[in-house]
Amino acid sequence: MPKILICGKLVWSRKEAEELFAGIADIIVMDSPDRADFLANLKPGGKYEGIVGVYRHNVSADQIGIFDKEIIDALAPSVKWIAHNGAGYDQIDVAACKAKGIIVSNTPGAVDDATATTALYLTISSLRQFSRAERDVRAGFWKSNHKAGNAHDVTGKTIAILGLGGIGLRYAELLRAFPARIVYHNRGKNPIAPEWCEYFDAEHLDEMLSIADVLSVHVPLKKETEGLVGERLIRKLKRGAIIVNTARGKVIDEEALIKALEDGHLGAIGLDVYPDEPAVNPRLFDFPNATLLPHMGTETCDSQKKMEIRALTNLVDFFKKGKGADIIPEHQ
Ligand SMILES: O=CC(=O)O
Repeated sequence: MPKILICGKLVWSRKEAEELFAGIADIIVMDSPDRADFLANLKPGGKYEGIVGVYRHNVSADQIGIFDKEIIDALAPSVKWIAHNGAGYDQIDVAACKAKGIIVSNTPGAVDDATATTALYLTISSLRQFSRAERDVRAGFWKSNHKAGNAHDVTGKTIAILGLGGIGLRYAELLRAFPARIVYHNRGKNPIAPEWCEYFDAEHLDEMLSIADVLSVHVPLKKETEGLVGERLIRKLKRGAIIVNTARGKVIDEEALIKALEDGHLGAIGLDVYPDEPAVNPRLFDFPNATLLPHMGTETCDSQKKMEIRALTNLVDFFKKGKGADIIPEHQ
């Protein structure tokens, strides 16, 4: 029987995994304490010999590091599919996978609701200054640091979405309820976006930024998006605007962000992600108008179960049908 390797523990769907793979593949759990052990055991005669598919979660990086070229090159030719559990697959060298004929899938839809809700929370907290108020009340202050002039309703605001995929769309739907005006920029118009999501192409990006009260970042981290939200783009926002990021920390130039907070160009920020996680730049702690979360985008049992099952199903479909759903755009 072929083997699949679980890299990063299955927490919510162990029983489902056994059922899904019964009669299809044997499940092996990666238990290497470090990269050297992992690499050694990928070799013929090692305990991971014969694997055809890999389930991967970012937590496996704590033991063996990210799936960079070194790891991809060390995978045996029998490996054909890596089912990543997560929307963002920036910890996998997908070009190296392509060169070896390995297909990578991720778990788009499964993360949409929880991540969009996190962005909504950061948006509300940033506009209303709720996080600052909570920190104050715990420190024994009763509204003494609160200035209504710094707090704003969500209703009627213009929310700009950078990257309107599944998460961006769900965030747009949630905000629409207030209602808020929704504008977005994508490389191309999203064909399934409702007509109330106003599209701004690259030529009109600056115009979109100039009318935004909130800019929420939803683009994946790739070479082309690293530092995309930098000095130039931040300064196109109007004074007092808010930036929210639930995508990846490196999409924003952190120095430019901090400078814009220091000189008051930005009114507030809401961050769930950071360039060098789990480290958080301590300079961010100096800003009372910053709502900071420790990458909580999909930290719910409901979403995590959905994500595990979706990643495993992609792998099962590969065995059964030769192809799973959710193939990443680079491999389509
Ligand atoms: O950050 C979470 C994900 O990529 O799913």
